[in-house]
Formats: sequence, C-alpha cells, structure tokens
Amino acid sequence: MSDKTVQLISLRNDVLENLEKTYLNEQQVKELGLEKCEEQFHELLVKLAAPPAFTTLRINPRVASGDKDAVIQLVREEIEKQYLRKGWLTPEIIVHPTLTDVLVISNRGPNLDPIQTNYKEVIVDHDCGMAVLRGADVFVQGIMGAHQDLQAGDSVVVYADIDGVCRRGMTQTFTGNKKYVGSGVMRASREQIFVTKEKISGVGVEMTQPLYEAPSLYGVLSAYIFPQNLPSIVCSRVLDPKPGETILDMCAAPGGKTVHIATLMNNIGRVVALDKTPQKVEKVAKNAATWGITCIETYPFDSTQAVDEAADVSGPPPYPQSSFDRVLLDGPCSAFGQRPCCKNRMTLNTLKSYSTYQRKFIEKAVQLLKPGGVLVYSTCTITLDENERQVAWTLQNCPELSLEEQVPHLGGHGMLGSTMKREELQKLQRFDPTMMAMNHDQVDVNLDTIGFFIAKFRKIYKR
Ligand SMILES: C[S@@+](CC[C@H](N)C(=O)[O-])C[C@H]1O[C@@H](n2cnc3c(N)ncnc32)[C@H](O)[C@@H]1O
Repeated sequence: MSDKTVQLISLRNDVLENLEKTYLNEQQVKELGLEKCEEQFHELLVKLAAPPAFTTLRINPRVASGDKDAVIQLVREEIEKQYLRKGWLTPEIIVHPTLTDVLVISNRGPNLDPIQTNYKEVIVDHDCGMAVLRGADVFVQGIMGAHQDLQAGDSVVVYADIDGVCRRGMTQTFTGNKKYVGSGVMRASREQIFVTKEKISGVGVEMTQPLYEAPSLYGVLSAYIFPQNLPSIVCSRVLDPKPGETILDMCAAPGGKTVHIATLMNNIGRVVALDKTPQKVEKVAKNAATWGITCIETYPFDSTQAVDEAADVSGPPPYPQSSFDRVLLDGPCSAFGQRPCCKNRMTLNTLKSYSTYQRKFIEKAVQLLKPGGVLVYSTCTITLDENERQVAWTLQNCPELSLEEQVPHLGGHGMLGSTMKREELQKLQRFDPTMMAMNHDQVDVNLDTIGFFIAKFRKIYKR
C-alpha cells in the first residue's frame, strides 16, 4: 500500500464475508442484480479507505451578534491563509443549499504526482495517517518513526503504519505495510520528538503536499465553527428539538450533537447529556462552554441503567419513566461508516455483539420518553443488523412506537434485506458512501459522506 493506486479497506476475512452478505443479501440481489451488488460492495471497500470529498463545518449562530456572514468571512480568511501558506489554490467554500448553518468546502485529491522518493521518511500511526487524509497536519504524538538525523525544516514523505507494528522511535526505513499520505516539512527535529527530556507537542510535520488537500480546522476558530460530518448534522436536525423542551442525549461524548441540539433550542430548556466514560463527559462540557451553551447538564453514567421509578426527574440520573420530550440514542456501534480507514481489525464476534447491546439502550430510551415524544436512533455504520434490522426489531418489540418521516432527508432510504416494508424503508435515512458512485456523475456533498443511519420514532402511547 505504499503507492498511490486505488486501495480497499483491509478487514478480517470473516468480517469481510459478513459485510459482503449484507450488500449481496437476497432482496438486494433480486432488486439490483448480482453484478450491480458486487460492484456496489467493491465500491464500498474503496470508499471506506478514502476520505469524503467535502469538509463540512457547522457555524455557531450565537456569536458575532448573530451575523452569520461575519463568521463565514472569518472562516474564509482562515482557510485562505492556510492554503496560501501551503501554496494551494483557494478552495470553493459555499453555504449548504439546505442546511444554512453549514459551510461546505470541496477537498481536492488524490494528488497523483510521483512520490518524492528522495525525501526522508516519517512513519505515523494509523489514526494519525487517517486524520492527515482529512486535512490535518501531523501532530508530534502521532509520529512513530523518523530518520536518524531529521531536522526542523527538512522535507519528508509521510506514511501511515497500517498494521500498527512500527516501534516508537524507530530510525530505520520501515519495511511494514504502509500507506502514503503525503509529503511535508518537519516543524521539529527527531531529537525534539523522541530524545529530549522535555518532550514537545503540537505540529511535527506540516503537510504541504498531502494526498488530499483539505483545511486543517482542529481547534481553530472553535467558538465560531465545529467541524462535523454532514450526517451527524442532519441527525440533530431530524430530532427537531424545540426551545423549552427536556431532551436526553444518552451517549453524548464528545458532544457534537449535544451542542447542536442545545443550539437549535436557542439555549432555552434542558439537555441532559450522559456518557459512561467520565473523561469523555468532560469533553461534552468543554464543547458546550466553548459555544457559550448553558442549558446542557453532563453526567458520567451508564445509560442502560438510566431508568428508576423512584428517582427525581430534575437532578442527575437515573430518571423515572416518561421524563423526556425527545431522546437521542447515538450509541456504541461497529463504526464501519467512519472513513477513511485503511485497516479495521474488529473481530466478527465484536461486530455481532453490537446489535444486542444497542437493544438495551433502545428499551431504556422508549421508557424514558414521554407519550408523544420523539426518539432518534442513529449509528455511524453500514450493517443491516445495527440499522434496518434493528429498526424492525424495535417496531416489533415496542408497539408504542411508530416510525416517522424525517426532515431533512438528504441521504438515501433504508436498504433492502430486513423484514421492513418498502414504505417503511422510505422513512429511514441511510448515508451510504457508495450512493454517489452508484447513482450520480456529479460529486454531491449529500452523497459522498461517512456511512451513517438515522431512524425517527414517535411514542404514541404509554405501555
Ligand atoms: C457514537 S459515540 C457518541 C457520539 C456523540 N453522540 C457525538 O455526536 O459526539 C458513542 C458513545 O457511547 C458511549 N457509551 C458506550 N456505552 C455507554 C453506556 N452504557 N452508557 C452511556 N454511554 C455509553 C461511548 O463512550 C461513546 O462516547
């Protein structure tokens, strides 16, 4: 994987077979034909290894005295500054045609110029490499190996260590499985990164010729913008929270959707954000503070234990039944929609365990919802078991729920392959990374996204 040819995500064989069965299920094959299904599955493996064609940013309407144009101008200036410094052509930045608080930047790539083999090599870990493919520079913590005498200012080629075998501090040329992610300029010496006692942090390699050109916006203008994948933005919109309501976000960290929900409520009402990991909960609180949001309460808590009839609704969890107007369940999932990813080492057992775990959350979510309330269930994965089949299970086991239409509906419909009827599938929103390649010639921001799934239910009565 050290050249620039098209690559496929690498998976364990049994996981690969399992995903193939999803895309080549009987109903799909009957509908589209075997050849088309095979083509779609191949396209999926290609797309998962590559980044989406767009960067999307949600802008904070509560800053710059609500002057959206002023925020857009700040973002434009920042991106132009970055691109000019790196010698790139300024990208197109547009307001999303449907989501007017979202800015869309077209990324460029892959850059197919020959790799500069005369440059020295830097090896970064897999996740760092994937972040580079989405526009990040290389941070010092992500660097695994670097040539013996590398100095700040040296030009380097950067590769991601796909199998996670590079020992930290390695000096020899890396012979393992590696993915080229671009070239750049060292901003620190090897000695500063690995040897000196006072270890440095920050940017280690500034990526001047990455495989894909995209803005680097981590922690930049953070009071004004939040970089977020388009389907995640759609997800909070589908929940449709209203000022004054009481909302539960069952699996909230790091809080992108929680803060969006509170923003849509104009910071009026109550958003209870739970996540089982305390350090992650702190991130939710930090993100809320950065955007000046005060209506979010954060608690480290296991949401599968969040119901207790004797509890008080106004304080920390647990809560009695029928406490919330709306519930977002964006829970743990196999995350196969996250891209780019060159190698996913998940075992089949782990993959299969998710749907059972998710059902524990669904049962609690339904109990905690007031009659008439709305439940949004979402995942960032592409499997039927965690998506359409999970919805089928939910409708069968929770008769007090009805499936609702979604607004906005920018993605595709539910995939065939469960017991769901066609009219029900139309109400589901599946962002499938293959949608664009299979159906459209034009590059479309609503189609070339991470893989994501959204279902919206209303509780029509109390059991
Ligand atoms: C997909 S992520 C949530 C992303 C988040 N909604 C956002 O948009 O920023 C799933 C989260 O579920 C949390 N989680 C896993 N098991 C949990 C449990 N039993 N109770 C609460 N949170 C849990 C994980 O810590 C993780 O942060």
